[in-house]
Amino acid sequence: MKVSLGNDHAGFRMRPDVKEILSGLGCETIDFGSTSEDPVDFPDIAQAVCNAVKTKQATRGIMVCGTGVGAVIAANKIAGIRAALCHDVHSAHQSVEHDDVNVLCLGAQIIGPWLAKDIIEAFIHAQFRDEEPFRGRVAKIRNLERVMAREVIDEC
Ligand SMILES: O=C(CO)[C@H](O)[C@H](O)[C@H](O)COP(=O)(O)O
Repeated sequence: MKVSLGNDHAGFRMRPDVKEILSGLGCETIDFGSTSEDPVDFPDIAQAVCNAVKTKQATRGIMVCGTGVGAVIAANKIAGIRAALCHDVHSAHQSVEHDDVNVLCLGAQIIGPWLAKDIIEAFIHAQFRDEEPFRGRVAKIRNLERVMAREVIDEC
């Protein structure tokens, strides 16, 4: 599986762990940085990570910031992205199985590398249950995106 990967300065410390975990799972990573602790803005990195998923260059994305909160807010603004902030294993797989989540957000200031490994493994191995009621709910999420996009166009 191809996974787009990004972190801001606060997520930088977890970056080598995430890359090693993904490599151990046989995933190819498309790396959008950041490659240092110099301050960067997480929305910029999240946009790059999510755009790779949206355009199908990557199947899934992982975005690491300090708490994961900013990353998940930014990622969910992008059409076609269903991002989840998961700091437990159950959410990591159920978010894919039920909600077809395609971007995992993590907080490097909140969890350590061992839990991150279990979470990433659960996220990568999980598959969407393309059946009712999940299919219909995801369709309704997609419909919300269309409604919101129309509202933006109407405002212009
Ligand atoms: O967690 C984050 C956003 O939810 C970011 O990664 C930053 O850690 C947070 O915004 C704090 O910013 P700072 O520039 O590191 O003070």
